[in-house]
Amino acid sequence: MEECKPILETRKLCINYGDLRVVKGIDLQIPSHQVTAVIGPSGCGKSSMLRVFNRMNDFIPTAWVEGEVLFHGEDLYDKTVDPGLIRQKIGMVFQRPNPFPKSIFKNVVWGPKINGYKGNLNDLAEEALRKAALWNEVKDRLRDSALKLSGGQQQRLCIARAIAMNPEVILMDEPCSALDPRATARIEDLIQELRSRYTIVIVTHNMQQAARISDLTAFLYEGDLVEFGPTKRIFTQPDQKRTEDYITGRFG
Ligand SMILES: Nc1ncnc2c1ncn2[C@@H]1O[C@H](COP(=O)(O)OP(=O)(O)OP(=O)(O)O)[C@@H](O)[C@H]1O
Repeated sequence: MEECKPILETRKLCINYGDLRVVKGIDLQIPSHQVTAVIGPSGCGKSSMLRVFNRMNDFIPTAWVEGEVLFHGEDLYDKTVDPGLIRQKIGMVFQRPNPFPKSIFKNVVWGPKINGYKGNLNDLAEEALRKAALWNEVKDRLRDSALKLSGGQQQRLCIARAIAMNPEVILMDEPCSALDPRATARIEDLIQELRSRYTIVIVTHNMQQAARISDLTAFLYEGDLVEFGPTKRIFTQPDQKRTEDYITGRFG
């Protein structure tokens, strides 16, 4: 059955920085149109794993990958794959909002424009900003600098920027860690709205957040995938003692 196929999959994935192996043979299947949270103590390899999904590790000279990473069943690391194209289909939002020092409008349309987008840029900007739940707050000041926005608004702008590329997957690396509780709640609401259109993989340190917003949770520990399954089960009846110890705050 087509729908059951994972959109992203790792097979015996190892991630190394030089001689240091930080992800140690992970098999993971990420279904489409769900929110998958990746949790685990600091340094367990969450961000490294997230970055392999859109070839961001390519920018780290010492990083190298073994095993397979598949997107719709195709090897993301095949020599014929264009990493730029992959990053359009698999967008990323980072810990700290990182808008360009340009107008709100230019932030949203810049990527599509340099990629030869032929449609109407005004319509594209409005649609992406609406989907990112930012339109009402910025519609009268699209030419203002993005840097004038609050941190939470900047993060939603970064989400709009990713959405404007028409991605299938949005990777989020602790997207709320620099935000206050109110801005965090808005991003969490937004993630709920986006899940019907996109596949979302989110790294978070905040276990309440993982429990609130995700359908599936992967628990990583020292580079191993300890447990992966429906969030409800992971947080109420984990199979593994290490998972239970982590989610009950006994370590990490
Ligand atoms: N560019 C790099 N060069 C060398 N080692 C790195 C690099 N990036 C990460 N590491 C190491 O890889 C391991 C995993 O790091 P990673 O950032 O993936 O973990 P994490 O679980 O996301 O941590 P955190 O929650 O603190 O962000 C750590 O030991 C880290 O020091």
